[in-house]
Amino acid sequence: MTLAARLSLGCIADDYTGASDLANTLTRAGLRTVQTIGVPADDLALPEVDAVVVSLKSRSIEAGLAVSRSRAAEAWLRGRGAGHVLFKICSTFDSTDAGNIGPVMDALRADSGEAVVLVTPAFPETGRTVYQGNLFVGAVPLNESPLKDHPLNPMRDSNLVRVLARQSKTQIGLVDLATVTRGADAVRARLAELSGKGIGAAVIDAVFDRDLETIGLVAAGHRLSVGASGIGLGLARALVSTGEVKSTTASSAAGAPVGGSAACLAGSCSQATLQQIAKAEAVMPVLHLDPDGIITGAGEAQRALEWAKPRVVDGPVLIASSSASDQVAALQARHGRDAVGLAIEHAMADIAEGLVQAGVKRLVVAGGETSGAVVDRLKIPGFLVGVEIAAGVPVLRAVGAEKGDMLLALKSGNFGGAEFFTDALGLMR
Ligand SMILES: Nc1ncnc2c1ncn2[C@@H]1O[C@H](COP(=O)(O)OP(=O)(O)OP(=O)(O)O)[C@@H](O)[C@H]1O
Ligand SMILES: O=C(O)[C@@H](O)C(=O)CO
Repeated sequence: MTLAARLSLGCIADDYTGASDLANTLTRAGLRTVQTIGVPADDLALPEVDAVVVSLKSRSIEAGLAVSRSRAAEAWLRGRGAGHVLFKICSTFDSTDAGNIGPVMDALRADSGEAVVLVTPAFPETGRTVYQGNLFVGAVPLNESPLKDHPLNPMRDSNLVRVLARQSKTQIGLVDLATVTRGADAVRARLAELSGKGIGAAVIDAVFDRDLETIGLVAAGHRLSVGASGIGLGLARALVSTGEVKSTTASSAAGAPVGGSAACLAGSCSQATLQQIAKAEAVMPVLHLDPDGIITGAGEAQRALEWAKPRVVDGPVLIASSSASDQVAALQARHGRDAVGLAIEHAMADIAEGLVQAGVKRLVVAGGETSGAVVDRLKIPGFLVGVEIAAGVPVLRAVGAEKGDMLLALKSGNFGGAEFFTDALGLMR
């Protein structure tokens, strides 16, 4: 692997769509960025880069495993000279009280010797803002947003100081918007004050990109931060403005067409994805899987492939497991939350594998866990970032994949406009 003399920024993302969202943001801000799936093998050929985003599938797994995988990624990134590591979490802070943001942050903090860690999931471009430590999704607090019914990580408390305090061993402080507005020195002074009180992490408010630029300038002087693409934007702009990184125009990594057939898979049950599926019905054949059938092992994946194979020859198709929140809850009550999630992810991976064997080379996947299951099954080791389809979702070109050249789009559940599937396919040639 070829890297810049010293990696300027190392990132660990807790899911694959989140990783491509961050890689997209860093690329657009001028950093040469690559997304790897897990810690890359030494023989993976990659271009020279300023930033590496190591994608993990650690958001909804047991906390101890999330910690050990994140620490291995951190060791790899530090070994390549990364002075700053960003732990990329979801902009809707997806994690239950037994969740992994706190434990991973604590472990990385101990490894990096960081006194106080800046934490913010703000990503104003997608409507995620933080005020007085409360996360807003568009106009409503997190606990009133559709995230309250997330299949794996229902979010019922919008106060992130409280949420993180329930997960972390350190005390959690707040850097409020008034302080951020006063600039980088005011933020540094507040952090020194918190650190003097033995507080090890601080949720920091951000409403506009300019707040994230201030935060980025401060964070760049630290070893570790935790947040979503917004703090990535701030860090990238700080690295460019201080001359640490020479800005590069976003590459056309998705450049040469790959041809082949195209398909979309949706495992996300977010309202955005449900609306996108409904829109897709008008323009491509859509198959709705029977989630109960998947769990009871009734050959749903095989049935889906038999349906899809003759159709993909003529044009893109969409296969979706997604259901509305009341049906998700009913299914989980019958079979258990984890069993349902895993069985459907497994079926989606089976379908993706079958589709690729049938000649699909352009694949759009909706949902972070779903994308993780699919990309793992296809054994794709990394991605170069191409054009942006929607905020937080780029076209990705697989590198080092056994199946050869492929384009993918990994859509975070809540991202993209109503026509997302057609928008994506229009840019994936
Ligand atoms: N009909 C369904 N009923 C219950 N669970 C489902 C159903 N369809 C999919 N799932 C499961 O719900 C989970 C959806 O998570 P996923 O991360 O893929 O989407 P998301 O949370 O909307 O996206 P993101 O994490 O990017 O925000 C997966 O574990 C998936 O297997
Ligand atoms: O930050 C986000 O919202 C996304 O990148 C994501 O992580 C969803 O899985």
